[in-house]
Amino acid sequence: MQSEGKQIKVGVLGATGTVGQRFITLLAEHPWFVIHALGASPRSAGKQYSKAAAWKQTTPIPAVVRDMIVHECKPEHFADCIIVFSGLDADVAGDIEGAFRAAELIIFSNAKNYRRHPDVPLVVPLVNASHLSMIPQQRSLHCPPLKKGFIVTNANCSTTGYVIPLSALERAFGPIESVLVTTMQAISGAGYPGVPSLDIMDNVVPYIGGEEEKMEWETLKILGGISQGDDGLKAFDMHAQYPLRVSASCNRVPVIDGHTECVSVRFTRRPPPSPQQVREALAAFTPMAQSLGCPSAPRRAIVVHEEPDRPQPRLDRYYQDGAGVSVGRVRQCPVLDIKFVVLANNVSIGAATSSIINAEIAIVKGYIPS
Ligand SMILES: NC(=O)C1=CN([C@@H]2O[C@H](COP(=O)(O)OP(=O)(O)OC[C@H]3O[C@@H](n4cnc5c(N)ncnc54)[C@H](OP(=O)(O)O)[C@@H]3O)[C@@H](O)[C@H]2O)C=CC1
Ligand SMILES: N[C@@H](CC(=O)OP(=O)(O)O)C(=O)O
Repeated sequence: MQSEGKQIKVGVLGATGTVGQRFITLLAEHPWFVIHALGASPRSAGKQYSKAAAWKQTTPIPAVVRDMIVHECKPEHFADCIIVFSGLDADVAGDIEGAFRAAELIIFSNAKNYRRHPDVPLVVPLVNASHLSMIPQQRSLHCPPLKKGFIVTNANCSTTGYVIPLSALERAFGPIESVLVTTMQAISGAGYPGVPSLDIMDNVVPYIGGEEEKMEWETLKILGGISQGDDGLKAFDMHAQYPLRVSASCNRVPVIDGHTECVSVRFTRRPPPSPQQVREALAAFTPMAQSLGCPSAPRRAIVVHEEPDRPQPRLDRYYQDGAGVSVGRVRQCPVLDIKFVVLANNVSIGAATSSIINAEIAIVKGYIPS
């Protein structure tokens, strides 16, 4: 489809929010997609996009959306869209995305609501794009069965950042047995207007509601495989064959964009790899999205820094336009095996960029009818 130069009409739900704005910035320049419809809350509906959105991006509002009228998030306003990207608040995403799927629309969502669903792929596009193979089962088990509609979610932004290097390490050295991860999460992760300035300036808040639990179970779904039961049905195996224990500690820090995470891992296989072997495996990591020629995939998924004081959010959050992750301080861990620091742009690869690459992969793999 894309090779014929035809543009695919897409919609954005939650278009006025932090993730929605990143979607718009990326989609306005996209070689395959053209923005056709925008949705947000009833507060924004009926307004021109430029009046409805408190625009916080460093580039101007793209001309293509400036005067577009924002709709309520009802399927009829998006009926002509081949794909709908969602940056909806989780309080409303469950019902709205479910209604869109029932109306045979294709949803790529950032919200947490469907991530645990047994037929919904939870896809970090640089890690487990193969989980898109659950789409036909999701359609067939829907009541009534669907011909076209489905939901694919991407992960929590902190989960996304660290499963990319974990996946590279499992590919090179076999299963990981345990992981300790401590996050330093940017304030943009909480959306707009987000954390009050009096709570976060000159401060660190050692609690982000629900975040640690999400990191601990999402990791298992993403790094696990898909198994097939005697009844012919597929199920995500939650890394069951090689049990993986994860402990996460999540903190909010006064950084605008970019989640930094300190990670320690223990491998199942003994002896474990050396720090130099780990550096080489991370730098060599080539995700499927790259080999498929997806236009939003990073040219290199992971950059490995040798400098002792990298990565840093201010310097590294736009690596590969926010689509890749930066790793540094790879060293021996005296308790587990190896420890390192990873930095990921929470709004890009942690949110909008992941959804867009997921859609690109689904197109190339034939899950989206042309
Ligand atoms: N920020 C991040 O780094 C990440 C966010 N996410 C997830 O992505 C989603 C969006 O997050 P974020 O952009 O930060 O949040 P924001 O709060 O910045 O934006 C929320 C969006 O939802 C819309 N909305 C709110 N209420 C309704 C409603 N009743 N009906 C329809 N639309 C509504 C808002 O519209 P309006 O402006 O009209 O109120 C706005 O467009 C969330 O589910 C979040 O958990 C996931 C990964 C990372
Ligand atoms: N909670 C994350 C962002 C987010 O919205 O995550 P989730 O989509 O898993 O609720 C943060 O604050 O940085």
